[in-house]
Amino acid sequence: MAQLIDGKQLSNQVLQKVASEVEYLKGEYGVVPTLAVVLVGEDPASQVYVRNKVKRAKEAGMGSIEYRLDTETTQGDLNQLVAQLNNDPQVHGILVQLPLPPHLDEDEVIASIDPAKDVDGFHPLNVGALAAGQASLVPCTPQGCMIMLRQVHQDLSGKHAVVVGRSNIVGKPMMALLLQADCTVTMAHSRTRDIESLCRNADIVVAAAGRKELVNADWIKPGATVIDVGINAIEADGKRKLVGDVAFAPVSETAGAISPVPGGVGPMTIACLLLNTTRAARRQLA
Ligand SMILES: NC(=O)C1=CN([C@@H]2O[C@H](COP(=O)(O)OP(=O)(O)OC[C@H]3O[C@@H](n4cnc5c(N)ncnc54)[C@H](OP(=O)(O)O)[C@@H]3O)[C@@H](O)[C@H]2O)C=CC1
Ligand SMILES: Nc1nc(=O)c2c([nH]1)NC[C@@H]1CN(c3ccc(C(=O)N[C@@H](CCC(=O)O)C(=O)O)cc3)C=[N+]21
Repeated sequence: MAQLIDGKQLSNQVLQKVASEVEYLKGEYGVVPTLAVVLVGEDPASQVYVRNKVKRAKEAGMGSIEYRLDTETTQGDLNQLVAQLNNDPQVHGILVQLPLPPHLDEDEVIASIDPAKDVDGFHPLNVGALAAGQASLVPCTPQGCMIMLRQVHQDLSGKHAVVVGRSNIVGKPMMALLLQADCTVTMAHSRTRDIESLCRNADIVVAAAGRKELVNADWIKPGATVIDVGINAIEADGKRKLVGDVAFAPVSETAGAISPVPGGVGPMTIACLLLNTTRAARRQLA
């Protein structure tokens, strides 16, 4: 049976580090690191994430401000709110929950966030810095995945990693971080041919396709490490339940290590978001 990579437990370790950094910034500078989260519309999944973020921020002694705008919000109103948060010295991190309703331009909103407050690491300046190996604010989900991988592998050098999914928020920054850790990286996506045999050659598989239980046991080399980023809501016995992009039960009999859903990448993402917020706050001192 595979080793379980416990994201819940590991995220608590990261959050302890965050809490002590918060203590330091309060004691030494009188600064309370503060995250502003902007949610447009009623997407129920997004509301769960926002709630988790705000809860963990409070536990770490941080400030958090929630802005819930209704679905009809205009681009002008949203831009104005971001501009106000950019100019507010009490706000150190800004997160605009994605996806936005279709009438709003995501790229425009992301580009309008002050790069120093861009705790998602999605601003073009931060994306470029990451690609050049000079990142200061690294996207939270891939950052969390790297911490999980380091639990299993002291040395990632030379490992063959396959990333399934090429989104700007997960797949592409994941590739950049693995490359920086001296992995050999293969990017797979919906047009990739024979994805199974690519994965079967990998020492590490990161599944971020948003397709429930896409990755099965015959995709995985015995002993390989599997990180499951997927969050898919399904109905089972009349109840809502979360499953990942990996068929957990069969794959955990082949893999050497595997992260579960829930309790895997999700809690790590939140912990890294708060870590980024303290980093941003520290850099905004004076
Ligand atoms: N745990 C966490 O903290 C987070 C979890 N997530 C979850 O991770 C998943 C991915 O999110 P995100 O990156 O935003 O998703 P996107 O929908 O933006 O991207 C999905 C990617 O997967 C590829 N893909 C889709 N189907 C297949 C397939 N059958 N075979 C191979 N590749 C495929 C797509 O290819 P193509 O480009 O060709 O269309 C695309 O590149 C979702 O389930 C999301 O909910 C996301 C963020 C954070
Ligand atoms: N600008 C932006 N940044 C994001 O980082 C971002 C986003 N938009 N939009 C949506 C996705 C998704 N995402 C998750 C974060 C935490 C959990 C999480 O905490 N999951 C828990 C369980 C949650 C539950 O039980 O519902 C777990 O997997 O154990 C999940 C998903 C961040 N995203």
